[in-house]
Amino acid sequence: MSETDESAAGESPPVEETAADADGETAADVDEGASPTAGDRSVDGSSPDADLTALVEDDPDTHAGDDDGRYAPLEVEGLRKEFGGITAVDDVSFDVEEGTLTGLIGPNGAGKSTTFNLITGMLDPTEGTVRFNGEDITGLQPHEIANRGLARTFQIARELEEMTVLENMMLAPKGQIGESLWRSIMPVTRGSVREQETEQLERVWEVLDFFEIDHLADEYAGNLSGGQRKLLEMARALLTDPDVLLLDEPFAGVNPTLEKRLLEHIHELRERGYTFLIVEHDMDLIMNNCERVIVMHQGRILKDGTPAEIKESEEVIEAYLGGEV
Ligand SMILES: Nc1ncnc2c1ncn2[C@@H]1O[C@H](COP(=O)(O)OP(=O)(O)OP(=O)(O)O)[C@@H](O)[C@H]1O
Repeated sequence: MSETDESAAGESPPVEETAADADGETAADVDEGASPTAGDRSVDGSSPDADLTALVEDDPDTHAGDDDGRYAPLEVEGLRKEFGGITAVDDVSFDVEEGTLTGLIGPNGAGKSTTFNLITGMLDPTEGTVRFNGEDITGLQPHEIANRGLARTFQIARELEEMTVLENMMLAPKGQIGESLWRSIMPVTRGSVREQETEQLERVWEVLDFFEIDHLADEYAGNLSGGQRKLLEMARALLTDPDVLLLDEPFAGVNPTLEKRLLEHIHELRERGYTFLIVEHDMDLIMNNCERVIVMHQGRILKDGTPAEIKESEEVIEAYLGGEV
């Protein structure tokens, strides 16, 4: 999948990523107290982790915590996509089991992006179905799919670069403030708009805290480094409190320090019951972090198995050696 967002990182230099950044200390800290909304942050004194955990545990519709790991919220069957005379995706079937990290890899042109776009509603399949939590979601609009709890990361659009991190979070697209979030934070009461905004702000701070980018709240998104952008993209996606998160090259352009942090966050969310499907070029990252790997080649699934099985597969080695790795 081609990566274009990093080129749009803006003229201003990214906020420096240093060891200090991991401790939450950057130039952006200086301005933290100046945020008119920073004071609204404290809610009930509970930690963001506790709040995120509560979201996981309180919503019976999400992250049900099937210990056997056999429930598959996402099922793809017989997907096919033709562009004119080109078959980009051909008879692709797989499922993604709850609470797992599944990697989707393959050489250039294998059909990963197209599959990703078919699942998230950005493209309509020529044939085949996508089911989510038992419902046929084939052909639904992207926001309808997001609202059902199947979220994807979006690259920070150019116009959003001129807004702060906090504004980016508050202005997450409608489809990204999913119904599941509203269900979980306002199950029955219909509070005033102000109350809803307060609830949203609380949730935004929880998620920013979780990703350790709360100290960047007042920083312009355009000033963020590649890794910080990826954290913001994930934070925006998590606002929906999704069941399943589809990550599109989450490690592209990310330095090793933030890559490690990003991985820790993903693993922590996975342990809490969130499910991930990750499209990624970096084979080692996928092999070392996913329990299941799907390898695509020339539009088809070449191999679907554990990292150990993938590593031993002659056909996978052949496909990669023949490709541009
Ligand atoms: N809109 C399109 N029109 C025509 N052909 C397309 C279109 N999108 C993708 N393709 C073709 O479909 C095939 C699969 O492309 P796709 O981008 O899904 O692969 P990929 O595995 O994501 O590749 P990469 O890792 O290089 O981005 C390629 O041959 C590509 O040229």
